[in-house]
Amino acid sequence: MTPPKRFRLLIVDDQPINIHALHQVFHADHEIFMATSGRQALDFCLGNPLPDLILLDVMMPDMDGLDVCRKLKAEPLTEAIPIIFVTAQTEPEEQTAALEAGGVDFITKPINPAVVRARVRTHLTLKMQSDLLRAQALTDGLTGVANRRRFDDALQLEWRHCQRRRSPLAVLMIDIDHFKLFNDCYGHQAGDRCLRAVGEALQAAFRRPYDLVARYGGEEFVCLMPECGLSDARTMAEEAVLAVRGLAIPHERSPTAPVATISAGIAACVPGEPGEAPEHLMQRADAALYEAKRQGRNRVAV
Ligand SMILES: Nc1nc2c(ncn2[C@@H]2O[C@H](COP(=O)(O)OP(=O)(O)OP(=O)(O)O)[C@@H](O)[C@H]2O)c(=O)[nH]1
Repeated sequence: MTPPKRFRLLIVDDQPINIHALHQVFHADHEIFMATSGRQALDFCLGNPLPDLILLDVMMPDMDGLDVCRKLKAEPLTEAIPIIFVTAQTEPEEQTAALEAGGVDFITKPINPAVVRARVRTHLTLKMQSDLLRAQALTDGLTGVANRRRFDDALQLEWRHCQRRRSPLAVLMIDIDHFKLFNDCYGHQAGDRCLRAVGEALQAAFRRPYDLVARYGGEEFVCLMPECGLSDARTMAEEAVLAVRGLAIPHERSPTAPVATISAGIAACVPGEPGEAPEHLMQRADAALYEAKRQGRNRVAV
């Protein structure tokens, strides 16, 4: 597989002349970013779209490259970025230390442009392949929305983020109404098409960048909404109920409506407040969904 044209490469070195040498090798093919200290490199990764690969000097005054690498590997957000050490050290112990810190490779200074280019190309190709596999492992095969595993990971992550920021986190549990009757009436393949259409409608309804729609299992979907309190979540859920109804997918045997509908249960909390835990939030959303069903379906309940 040949990597597509332009990747984002971050070059980290305290000596501008070394940055310049690498810039010369890559600037025509890739988008180049530069940092002259470990701190700058970490800040870049936190404040910008992530680089696809980092070329990292080992010896730097404020924080050495090994420390920078360990920090990036310890963060879930940055752990998958391949880091190639660029080092003047050729001792086996130093090279081993670089690999043990989490580097994928090292190249020695002074750099040989052909060697650097070949190694970077290899690691970008591997990165592309592993990104693809990771994306597939976290996507629901039928509907194309996130799968349960991705949702579970995101819930833990967003719980911690909202806890740090003392901001609310909302969860919606969503279930297609009388879906057994739908399958019985129109067949399983039509049921699958209905699931895909509902997945797409939900994805379109929850469009803030941090909202995550996932298939929770069977005919159940879930939506995670960071920085969102109960009343905003309710508004969004009501829009989603209308959006699915607006798809106008015929469901002639539904006692609720002549078209496919959904019910949604909402729960929200500020993570970190006494007695709160991700499992409790999910249980409350599930109980609210049960309540929406009990009240007649095609609606939202809290
Ligand atoms: N076509 C299709 N059907 C599925 C899939 N996963 C689960 N189902 C069906 O979804 C139906 C869920 O039925 P129930 O849990 O009884 O609930 P319901 O009929 O939706 O009724 P309420 O939830 O009470 O409104 C079952 O018939 C499952 O076979 C799937 O991937 N494709």
